[in-house]
Amino acid sequence: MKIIDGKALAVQMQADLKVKVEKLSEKGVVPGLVVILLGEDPASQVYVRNKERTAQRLGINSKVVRLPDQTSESELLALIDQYNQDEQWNGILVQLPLPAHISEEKVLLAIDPKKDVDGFHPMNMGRLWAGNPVMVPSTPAGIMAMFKHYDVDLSGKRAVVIGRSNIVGKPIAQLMMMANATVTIAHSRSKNLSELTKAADILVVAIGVAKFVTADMVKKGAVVIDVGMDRDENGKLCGDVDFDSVKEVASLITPVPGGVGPMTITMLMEQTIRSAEMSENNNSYSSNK
Ligand SMILES: Nc1nc(=O)c2c([nH]1)NC[C@@H]1CN(c3ccc(C(=O)N[C@@H](CCC(=O)O)C(=O)O)cc3)C=[N+]21
Ligand SMILES: [Mg+2]
Repeated sequence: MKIIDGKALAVQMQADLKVKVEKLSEKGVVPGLVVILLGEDPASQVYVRNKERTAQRLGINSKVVRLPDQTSESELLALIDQYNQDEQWNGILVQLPLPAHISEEKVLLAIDPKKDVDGFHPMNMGRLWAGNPVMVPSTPAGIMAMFKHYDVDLSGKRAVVIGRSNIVGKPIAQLMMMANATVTIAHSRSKNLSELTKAADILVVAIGVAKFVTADMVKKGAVVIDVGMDRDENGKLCGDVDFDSVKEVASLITPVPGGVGPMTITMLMEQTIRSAEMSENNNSYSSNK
């Protein structure tokens, strides 16, 4: 068993990103990321602070707009429009989840797809599913970067994703399919779940249930990626995977914390920088294809 050190990989990739930002800044293009956060949810506060700190460390201009929970939908939409128009900001991120009185769909549609560094706008989701990704959700992008760095070849492999969310489950399934894996998406209504997971060469878990995946559900030698950010019975941060038992079965496994989380932040920075590069190249908003 080997542990995937997401923290170390993040540090290494961020060193390269810092050089990129310096080069862009010399040309007068300073990447700018604005994060909009509604309410006081403590977990969201931590993530947003991490994003802000990392952006600043890389020389990215960053701003966090903290708004009260009761902010109206129209106020939020007006604010997004203001940042859409302002060239100084090439990345706009609205922290999810949003309060119940605000339509997530309306908010995500309001963000200029060119500035949608989360890759959650339907235009960016559609381009991903069409096989021409431009902005890719950062957690899935971070997982793919881990596969690359740790030489995990997906071609022809059986990959199982548990979780069907738009921000992790669906996009990571598509990215692995693009890398020629045979992908199954399982979820809370799937029957005989451990039958599916036991067949997986690659297992990605994103369901939000602490230590849900146990050793008996995992094939010997599997690669296990844990996207969970949960609390155990003692209130300690843990993932969706029972790390202590599953690590004895897996060939490669991500810890929580120090696995997927730091990579998520790193890929968000990378996309912010790419967005700045696109705006420099005459607003070219296109994939590499
Ligand atoms: N519009 C939007 N975009 C997001 O990308 C987004 C979001 N909303 N809402 C919430 C989720 C969650 N997310 C995390 C980012 C970093 C860590 C992270 O840094 N985790 C650290 C530990 C953090 C801690 O100590 O709590 C680690 O795993 O080592 C975790 C989770 C981004 N999200
Ligand atoms: Mg789900």
